[in-house]
Amino acid sequence: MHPILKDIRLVAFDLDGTLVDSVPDLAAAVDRVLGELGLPPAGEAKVTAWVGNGSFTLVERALADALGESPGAQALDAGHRRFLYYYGQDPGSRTRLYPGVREGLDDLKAAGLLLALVTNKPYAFIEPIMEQFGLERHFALALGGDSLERKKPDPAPLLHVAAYFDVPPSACLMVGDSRHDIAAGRAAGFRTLAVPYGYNHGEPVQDSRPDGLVDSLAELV
Ligand SMILES: O=C(O)COP(=O)(O)O
Ligand SMILES: [Mg+2]
Repeated sequence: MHPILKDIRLVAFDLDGTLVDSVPDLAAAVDRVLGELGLPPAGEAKVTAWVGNGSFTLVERALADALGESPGAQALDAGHRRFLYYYGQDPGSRTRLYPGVREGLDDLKAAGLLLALVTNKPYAFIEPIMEQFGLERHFALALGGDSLERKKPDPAPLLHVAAYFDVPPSACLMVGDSRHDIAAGRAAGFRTLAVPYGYNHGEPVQDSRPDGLVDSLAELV
């Protein structure tokens, strides 16, 4: 067992940038929205820096970048709806599990730990993506960015998961790729573990001072 797991009973995972490299499909949907508006595509590099605060903020950042000014409320709302439509049509064909994810999840589950998913991605996309990798059964509970009033970096979804399973936050670990995961975990009283290979607005996630860092989830057990 990795030392960060000592006395831990529940592990909450971020999804985008932690379990799956989902930017190719996110960028494809963003670029279809932009194309429909006659705007140039953003491409994967920009989208990588914009992921992390949920789909609405992703579309807001994409429209602001393409227009050179913040989009009006109506244009933003319409753009977001179109994004949900396009992403929903194809949320996973270019999405890949990161190396070590399957081994890490299998081992943690076999070790008897409770596993949960806490992502800022809209809830509707969690199941199709996890099913495509046969991982939907690994998680006892999944929350999306639209499941509760507040999302990461707010601690609310993490506190919800801990309370749901009646596990004290001090016996919970948050694993993520971005400062929002580390901030939410810390605010919830969880231990925090970062992976350096995901999306963190172009900055090293180590700057958020997680309690631990692993290059691959296979290092956990
Ligand atoms: O959809 C996003 O913006 C990020 O999702 P995540 O919380 O799984 O990284
Ligand atoms: Mg993430």
